[in-house]
Amino acid sequence: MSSTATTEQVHKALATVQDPEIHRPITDLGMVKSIDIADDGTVSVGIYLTVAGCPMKGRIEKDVTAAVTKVAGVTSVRVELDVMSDEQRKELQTKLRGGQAEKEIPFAKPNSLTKVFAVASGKGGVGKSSVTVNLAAALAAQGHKVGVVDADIYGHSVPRMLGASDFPTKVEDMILPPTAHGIKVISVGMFTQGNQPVVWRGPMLHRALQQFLADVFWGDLDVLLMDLPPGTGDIAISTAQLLPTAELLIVTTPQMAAAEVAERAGAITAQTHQRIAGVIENMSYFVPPGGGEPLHLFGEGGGQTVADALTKTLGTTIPLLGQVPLDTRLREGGDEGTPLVLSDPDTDASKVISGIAESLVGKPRGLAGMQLGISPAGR
Ligand SMILES: Nc1ncnc2c1ncn2[C@@H]1O[C@H](COP(=O)(O)OP(=O)(O)OP(=O)(O)O)[C@@H](O)[C@H]1O
Repeated sequence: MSSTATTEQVHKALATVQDPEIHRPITDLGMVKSIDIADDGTVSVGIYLTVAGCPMKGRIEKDVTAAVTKVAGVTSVRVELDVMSDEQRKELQTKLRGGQAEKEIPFAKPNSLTKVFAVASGKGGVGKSSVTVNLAAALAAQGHKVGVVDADIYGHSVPRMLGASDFPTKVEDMILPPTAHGIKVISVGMFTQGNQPVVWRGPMLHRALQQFLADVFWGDLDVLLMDLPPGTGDIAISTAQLLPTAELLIVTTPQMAAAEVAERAGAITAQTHQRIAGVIENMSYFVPPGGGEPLHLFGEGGGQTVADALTKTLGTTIPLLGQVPLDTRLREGGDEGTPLVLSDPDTDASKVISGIAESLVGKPRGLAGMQLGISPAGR
């Protein structure tokens, strides 16, 4: 004799089970995969977990069993767990967000034509932000559409260096970035009161970066530069996750102590599988006013050392893209909000930076030199 229990009754019973984290019936969340009722009253219920290794799986199993056991005619309950596919998980997220799909990061799409460079350094104070804004200005002057994300959460100085004093405008759920010298700029500093330090950590930093990239209306950019905080922290890892095709630019000084730290910042790409576009040595030398022999105030060779060491570690050629001299006007330009490459394009520092800008964007993005995200089995 077949069981008196029906699929409808079992489904109704399952509707009383809530996902312990989302607090909605599992039937609403697309978590019920299958219901099979055998003649002897054994009910097999297939359940999709949202993620593999879901910490709540024991609880879900127990609740499902308890609910279905109550249905008349059910003699025993078997719960078979499965895991949602990426597609199903996306559907669920959309549903939870009231039908709105998570905004995509335009630069992360495979057909994106925007070249993304993340500017990184080992130590603070090596001129990473100064190089970023001057590169951005040089690229804009060369006719490219350029955006800058100031992701240096702790030392955000890009808006000041570019003279971007306006705040972003919010239209619906879109953020319109202010523009300075034709460059679109967004910075964490634009979302904090006054000059308060930001004490966000891991997940919040990741969220902020995701927002900067997805919610900000960048339009069609040729190049996006990201000024990362010094070191190999959370933002560097988030960048790798959110924008796997972003290429790293490593800024260092000629000093060996700085070079060692820069090398570590670069070597992280062995794990994140990002490509390094090259090394930029800043504060390389100083030509005294009136001319004369260049003075190597911070030593010599740091940039080349980093490039050579990374070439060896990563097994792919990492070039030294240029050596930017010390120039007091470069600092003054930063303080005044007009990058030196714009106010004085013929000075040595400007010429080196403009040359680097040309070399970066002239190059088509290809697979050459790109590390593929594979590692030997068993590791
Ligand atoms: N080539 C240069 N010539 C003269 N001054 C420079 C040069 N590069 C940077 N500076 C100055 O050095 C200081 C540090 O530069 P900057 O803020 O760009 O470094 P940073 O690496 O971004 O630092 P942090 O990561 O701590 O924000 C600034 O005052 C800047 O104006």
